[in-house]
Amino acid sequence: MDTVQHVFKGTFIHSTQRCAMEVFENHILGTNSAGKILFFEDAQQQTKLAQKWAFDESMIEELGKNEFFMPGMVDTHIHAPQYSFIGTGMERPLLEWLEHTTFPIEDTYGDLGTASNVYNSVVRRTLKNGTTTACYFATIHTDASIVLADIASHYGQRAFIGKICMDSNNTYPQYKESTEESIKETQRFVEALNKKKYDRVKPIVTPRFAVTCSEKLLNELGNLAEEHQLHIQSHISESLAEIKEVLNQFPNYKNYTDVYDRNKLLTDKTVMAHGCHLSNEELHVFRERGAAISHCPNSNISLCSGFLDVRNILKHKVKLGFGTDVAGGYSISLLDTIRKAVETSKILFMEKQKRQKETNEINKLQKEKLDTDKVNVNGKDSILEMETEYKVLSIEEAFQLATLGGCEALSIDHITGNFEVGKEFDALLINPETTDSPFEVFSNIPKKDMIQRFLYLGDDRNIKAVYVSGRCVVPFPNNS
Ligand SMILES: Nc1nc2[nH]cnc2c(=O)[nH]1
Ligand SMILES: [Zn+2]
Repeated sequence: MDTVQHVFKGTFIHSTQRCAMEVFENHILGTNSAGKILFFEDAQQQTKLAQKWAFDESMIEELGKNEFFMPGMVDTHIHAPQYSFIGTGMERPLLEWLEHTTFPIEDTYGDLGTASNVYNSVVRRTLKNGTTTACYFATIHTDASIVLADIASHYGQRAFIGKICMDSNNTYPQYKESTEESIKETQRFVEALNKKKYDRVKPIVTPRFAVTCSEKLLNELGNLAEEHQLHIQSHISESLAEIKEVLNQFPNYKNYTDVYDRNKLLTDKTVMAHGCHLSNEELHVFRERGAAISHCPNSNISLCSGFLDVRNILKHKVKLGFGTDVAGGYSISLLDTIRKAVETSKILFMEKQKRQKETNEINKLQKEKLDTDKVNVNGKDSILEMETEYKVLSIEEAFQLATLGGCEALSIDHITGNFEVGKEFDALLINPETTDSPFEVFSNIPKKDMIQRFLYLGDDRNIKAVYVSGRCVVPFPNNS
């Protein structure tokens, strides 16, 4: 029989596919030595559960009155080396920002000391802020990318690590590899990580984006991913200037999505960052392939790239997670991403409302004109089509996307993402009343309001503990 490792009692919140946020008060959850959830039931069942699973009731860890557990958050897109310049240099649009800020710094990561220092900081900082799973871009340097994998594993973070592939760089030519080198080094990287047999750290095939990759490289990487059943990540349709560049570079392809798709890089294990300017036709292809989009609203605004219409992505039933996109995004916290995603959706809502009002007015004038002129020939053609009703992304939906949605995007939702029995316990213990909390909890506040307040106003001071696969990884052990 499974040995019980932890038993927690108190309030739990999580999402399912059908429900954006469920709140369970006075519940009891037990994990086993493999970090999996053994039971999750009403606390009235406590004695029965203690007998069934042979644990002593004195081992139950009881949460404080306003404390609660939520699932760990998932960053589906983050650049580990860019953490060294986070919060600076965002005055330029994407392609110039890459040339002047990003490439020169990433180019220094051949030095393992630099890599080790920054990668230690980014893994610790993300974990402390509740990122239990991170999907990282490293740099083109294989050994430094292996260091990132070692560090993530050391701290117990669930992670995908991508050694970047790029065999073309017109703007900063010293930072690139040859095609052969890129493929050979990716193979070496994948083999090295597989040999380490980490429990929760995996390699991910990472062509940087079509702008810095030849067709041959994309093709070989697609073959490699297929052969070894690997995850894939890249960028797509982030800015209009980038799309123009891709269409110029790949004239024989229908659109940006087609460039990845015809090179086998769009699979049910693919996550593409941004996608702000994807057409509905391209979204259909995403849906058919089971590929996901990582929504990075902070970066989209910071680099003036565009607004992703989340509602349209959800309408097309494309898998969707959240990404901080550090350091295009200036915050490593997914709480910030939650807020920016809701705000972006509200901006789009206001724009659509304005358009709707103007359309209404034009249609009214047009109708009056048709009536007075008594012109009926093709009169209907002059009436503008109204926007369909737009629903703003709710804070509950944003919570769902930051947790379960991220796991779906990375195709690990069968492993973790909520508190269903059998899944691994990746969770955050939230204390809204910590001594230096950035917000107040007045008496008898309803649980749902308190959770919302944490999502809008909370920060790492409220994250009392972080668990990955049942193991407490924050606070950090004394010797790490
Ligand atoms: N935001 C962002 N977009 C990219 N497109 C290609 N590389 C990058 C990058 O490092 N950051
Ligand atoms: Zn990115």
